[in-house]
Amino acid sequence: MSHSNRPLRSVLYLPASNPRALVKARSLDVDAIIFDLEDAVAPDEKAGARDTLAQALSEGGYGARLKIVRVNALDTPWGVADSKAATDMGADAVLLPKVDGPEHLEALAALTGDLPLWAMMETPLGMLNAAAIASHERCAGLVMGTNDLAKDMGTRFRSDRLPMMAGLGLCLLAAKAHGVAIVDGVYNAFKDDEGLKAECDQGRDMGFDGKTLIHPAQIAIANAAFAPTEEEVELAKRQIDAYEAALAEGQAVAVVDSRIVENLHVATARETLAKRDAIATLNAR
Ligand SMILES: CC(C)(COP(=O)(O)OP(=O)(O)OC[C@H]1O[C@@H](n2cnc3c(N)ncnc32)[C@H](O)[C@@H]1OP(=O)(O)O)[C@@H](O)C(=O)NCCC(=O)NCCSC(=O)C[C@H](O)C(=O)O
Ligand SMILES: [Mg+2]
Repeated sequence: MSHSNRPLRSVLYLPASNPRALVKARSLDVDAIIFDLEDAVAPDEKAGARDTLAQALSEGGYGARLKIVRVNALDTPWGVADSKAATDMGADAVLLPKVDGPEHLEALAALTGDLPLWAMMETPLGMLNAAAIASHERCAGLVMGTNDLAKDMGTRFRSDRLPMMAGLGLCLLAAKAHGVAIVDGVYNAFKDDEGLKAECDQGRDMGFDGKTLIHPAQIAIANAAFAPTEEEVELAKRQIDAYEAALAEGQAVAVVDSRIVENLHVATARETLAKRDAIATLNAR
């Protein structure tokens, strides 16, 4: 499954220094795992976490889940060693934190062979340079870092995320313009299912591919929120059928449920069915 069509509904951060979590993740219903060497790992544990992670990945067992390694920034004592090690771990991608511009990805690219690169979007400069970052030839995905962004912007956390909207929007536009994946930031209150669901629904409405998560209890809510609903699938099928019938009669517009259906709506309907199929394929592995 290529980066362009694989499901990314649930993307779980996993502290690479936590052996129990490394085992647990092999049985979790997540689409992707971010094995974290950065903020979830204490400075004294950084080198050991790198070795623990290499061992866990060499043992395998993570199935079809996308395996992303988040390294430390390259201007830290650990970033270069993390990045070189990540290329030998059998990871699917490397994620660089605090990317301010494409030059940060360029520096990472020099250390990571052919591995696809993902960028943490979590600084004010990163927001302003989002299009240039997403256009980097090795960039495969963007991950919103809303905790760091809130810190740098001095914003308060609000349930409507109004202070975040400019940054979220710029990054979404950049990802869509350059055809790379984009996943939303974490919801810190991992026991608040209602709040998580509301934020997942908001992220889905905005066009994110999925949500980053910090705890297994958050997975089912994200998987449901970012998958097409039965109603969406059923409507997509009816739109396609109606449009094809209209075309056969020499018309370019069909009507379904008192709404017009044109070729662009049919393209969205086909994407809905393709996403449903991709999720089914992933679940079958
Ligand atoms: C938040 C936690 C510290 C809670 O951990 P814990 O107390 O162990 O939770 P539980 O006892 O409820 O755990 C139940 C079982 O699930 C496993 N577990 C817990 N978390 C994970 C996980 N993330 N991945 C895999 N497995 C996990 C436990 O080991 C238990 O297993 P078992 O006993 O075998 O049943 C903890 O959840 C945690 O550390 N979460 C991750 C925190 C993290 O990664 N933070 C950094 C990323 S967030 C960020 O930086 C975003 C961005 O950069 C930004 O700026 O916004
Ligand atoms: Mg961060």
